[in-house]
Amino acid sequence: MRTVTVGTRGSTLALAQTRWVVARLKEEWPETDFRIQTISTQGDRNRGSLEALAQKGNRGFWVKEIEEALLGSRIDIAVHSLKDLPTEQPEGLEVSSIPKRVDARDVLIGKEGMKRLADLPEGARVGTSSIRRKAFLRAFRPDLQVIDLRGNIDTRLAALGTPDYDAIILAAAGLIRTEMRHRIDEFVEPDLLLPAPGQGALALETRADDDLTIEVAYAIHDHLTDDRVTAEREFLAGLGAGCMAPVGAHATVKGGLLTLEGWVGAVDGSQVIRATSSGDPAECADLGAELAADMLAQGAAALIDAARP
Ligand SMILES: NCc1[nH]cc(CCC(=O)O)c1CC(=O)O
Repeated sequence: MRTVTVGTRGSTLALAQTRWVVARLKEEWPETDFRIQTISTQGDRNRGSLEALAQKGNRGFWVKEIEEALLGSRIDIAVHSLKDLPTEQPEGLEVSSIPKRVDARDVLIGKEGMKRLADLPEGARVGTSSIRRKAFLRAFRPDLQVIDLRGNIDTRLAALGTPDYDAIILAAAGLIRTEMRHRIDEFVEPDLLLPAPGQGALALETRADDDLTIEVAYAIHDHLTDDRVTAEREFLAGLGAGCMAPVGAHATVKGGLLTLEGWVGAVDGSQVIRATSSGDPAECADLGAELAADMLAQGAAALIDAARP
């Protein structure tokens, strides 16, 4: 029996999504033995100094050690949240499969009477760790107090049990994958708040020359998800931005037409730029690049630069 070792971070979410991937792979390859190997990353060890490390130009805080394990053949497939994975892969590695996206949206969870974003009272304290969500909240509801909230899903949900936060915003996908969908109070629609590029999707990364494993991984590839997230990530790359930028993007495909919406905001909420491009899904990468060029022409670079840590 062939053995494929699948590597991931050890957080509840990382393990839940990796178990899901392995179950899907096992359906396609019942004769193959899949093993899960957890790997600790800088992001797991240094939560407090995220900014400091990002400043040093660290490649993907959450992915470096996992990619080293891949390159060293200690694992064969790495499972990442696509939104945390930098848009370029290192020499020798590639994203060889993108499974079907769960839900791209952000959600709100609040205390009693704080269960809808539009109904939050003046001064309500909203917790989030993301620059994109902070920029959006400051633009949309300057009267709210946006309070920093880092940590894994459990930590963030626990914060709601303290007096410091009235509501929190996080990704639907993380809650759905960890069987906490019932905690969601409101799905925030993308026409209001655009999710992070790639949010809700996973990426299976392999060695670029490992044809056998690539074939295994590709069995759970989803073309529609790939077209959508490719448009979103090319947009992000075209802006010269990464996962810690005040950038949102969301692509949908309807009636054979891919529509990509993009958003860039000032961290203080003083300005937002939003634009759309649409066309043939086969041109998804170009649509992302075009939208980035359009938004750079409208001044997006200044907003992204101002938000760099
Ligand atoms: N940056 C942390 C992170 N990376 C992926 C997810 C959620 C799952 C996903 O978007 O696929 C989260 C948590 C969050 O943003 O609430």
